[in-house]
Amino acid sequence: LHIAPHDIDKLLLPAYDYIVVGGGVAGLVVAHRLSEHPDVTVLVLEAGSLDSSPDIITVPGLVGHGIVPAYNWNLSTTRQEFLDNNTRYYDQGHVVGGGSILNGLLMTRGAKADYDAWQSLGNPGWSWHRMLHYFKKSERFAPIACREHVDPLHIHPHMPVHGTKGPLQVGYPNFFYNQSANFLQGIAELGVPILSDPNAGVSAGASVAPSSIMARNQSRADSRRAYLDHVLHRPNLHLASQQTATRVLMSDLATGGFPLISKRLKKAYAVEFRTSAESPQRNAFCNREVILAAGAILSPAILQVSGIGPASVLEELDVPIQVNLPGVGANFQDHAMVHAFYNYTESGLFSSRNLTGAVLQEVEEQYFTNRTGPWTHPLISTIAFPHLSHLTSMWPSLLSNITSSPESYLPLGPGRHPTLLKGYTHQLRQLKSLLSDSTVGAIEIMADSVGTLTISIQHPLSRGFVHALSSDLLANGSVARNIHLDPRYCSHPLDCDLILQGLRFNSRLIATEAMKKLQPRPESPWNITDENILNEAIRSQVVTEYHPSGTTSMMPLNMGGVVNTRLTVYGTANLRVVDAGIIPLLPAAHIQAAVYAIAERAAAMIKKDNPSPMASGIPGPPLGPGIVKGSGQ
Ligand SMILES: Cc1cc2nc3c(=O)[nH]c(=O)nc-3n(C[C@H](O)[C@H](O)[C@H](O)COP(=O)(O)OP(=O)(O)OC[C@H]3O[C@@H](n4cnc5c(N)ncnc54)[C@H](O)[C@@H]3O)c2cc1C
Repeated sequence: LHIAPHDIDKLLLPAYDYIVVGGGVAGLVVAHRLSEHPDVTVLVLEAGSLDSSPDIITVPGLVGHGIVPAYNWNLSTTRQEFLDNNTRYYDQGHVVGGGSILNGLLMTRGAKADYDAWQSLGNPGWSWHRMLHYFKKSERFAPIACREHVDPLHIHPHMPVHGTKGPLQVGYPNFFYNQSANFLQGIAELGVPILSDPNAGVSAGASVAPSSIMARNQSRADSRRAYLDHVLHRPNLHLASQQTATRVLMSDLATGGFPLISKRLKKAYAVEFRTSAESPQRNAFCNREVILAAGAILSPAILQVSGIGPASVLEELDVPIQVNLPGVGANFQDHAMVHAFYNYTESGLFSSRNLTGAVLQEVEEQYFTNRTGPWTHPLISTIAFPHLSHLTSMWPSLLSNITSSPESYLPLGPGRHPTLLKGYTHQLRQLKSLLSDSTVGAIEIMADSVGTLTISIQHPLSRGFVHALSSDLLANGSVARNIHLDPRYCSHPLDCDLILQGLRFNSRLIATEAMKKLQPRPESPWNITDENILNEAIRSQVVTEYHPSGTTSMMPLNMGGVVNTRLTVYGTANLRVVDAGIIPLLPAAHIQAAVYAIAERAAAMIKKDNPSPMASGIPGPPLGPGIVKGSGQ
């Protein structure tokens, strides 16, 4: 059942078994799976609306043509002091389906070693082997339909690692630009292997990656269409859209009459929400669990305003401390990215630049009539994840010092809590081992059809943070105003050094026989070899690859973790986080595949931990003073 804002008082139940905060990638997976049991009631609170299926969302060829403002949180970062001291826009999905409605459709998993590193960070059972089951569970993989591309583009998926029965369709476009083959051949000339399947456990190499597109109609596959639309008729699944959760209400378990669980644990019994800054506040009550899936930026902010976070941050917010948890909002990681442009000038070349006027009309018609042609192709499908050794023969020296003085790279204040330092120290050891591993990519190069070779680092050493700025996330009319987001890009200098190595690799790449045929003409400053100029250019042009993570990390408590291996927030009995924030260390990949898999696994755990469906309506603990009763009561 979809509950629009005007129906909220009429349709909201007195209580739900599960309340999922955020209907993005992770939230919709979990809501779908939990509501499979008809006796269990599930409410999803989503701040955004249902999209109206505009072409700009559904047509792969329109990826990169802009984002509907209403579907964007319109966040930005603080001034980036280790770059050029300017802020950066930070697009995030504010819409049912979250990031999967805006994203670039790339489906990559990273290397086996990336996930085995999660296990090594104190998370037994979270290895590649265990993740593989959930990668497959989420996926309905379709091999490429246009056989003529198979051999030239080396598209030979290893079917045993793919799922064919999951909800999310994953496949290939019906059209490729010829430049993809030049890129793969050029990369091979430089000794980087071509991977027939980038999702089989080895990421170091180049490939045509699959996309989250529906093979049959060649349109975007997202979490709404994969996990929600066809189950929204379930009477036990309620989606309340345009409702922003502003707080999770917590009580002491002991007062809730649950004597079997430790007294010290906190129990989430309701979620406070409202439609807009001006509208009345309501509570949704929960019998079993509150599941945060608001993404790696907003889930930690919700925890903080609910009293779970670093004590000094909560004091600043004037929020009573429920659980002093230093890791909430810390350990922020992202793939820092630079778009470098090498303009392909070969006169007969067909690229997305040709899609104007009559050609565009023809392409549109071709797409809507036959689901073929350039509009089936997303902005990017051809990518490479070179290993460090492909970038420089001096690579061991780049890594020689990365585990020394970890404290100097963490943010001052609560970000240097001893547990966070311990966690970061362990992470640096893992990062050194990952960057040395020949199966793991150090950077990514994304090739479009016109000559952009975008570089991003894949194993960032820099750590940023997210803090709420007001105890009311809707204060001053907009959540974006109440979020302090500091990625601290290149606060560890190796991150920008690796981007520089990537740019040098690009210069060699465009000089290969295969790439020379495209007649690349690098635009300034990418044609300049002077290191100082390039370093300055990097620092002015680093942007996000939209992979925020780590802010509610799954790690041991004494290593700055926020959730345990069952994704339950430390110090609480029934509050989980299931989104990209739990990723303790970014894989060398675009991360939606990992988020779908994490959420599938989270749902399986929640079901297992709550074996017998409880009748809805069992009251939670007594309401505390000053708490507004939900209008649907
Ligand atoms: C522009 C862009 C391009 C990307 N490209 C790719 C790509 O090509 N390949 C890839 O693998 N990944 C890509 N990603 C990343 C990928 O989409 C994300 O990693 C993924 O969406 C994260 O899932 P999530 O569930 O953690 O968060 P989200 O999908 O962001 O979901 C969070 C949801 O919670 C809602 N929410 C937040 N706060 C509240 C609140 N207080 N109350 C109620 N609801 C709330 C949000 O509106 C949102 O719907 C891209 C992301 C973006 C933004």
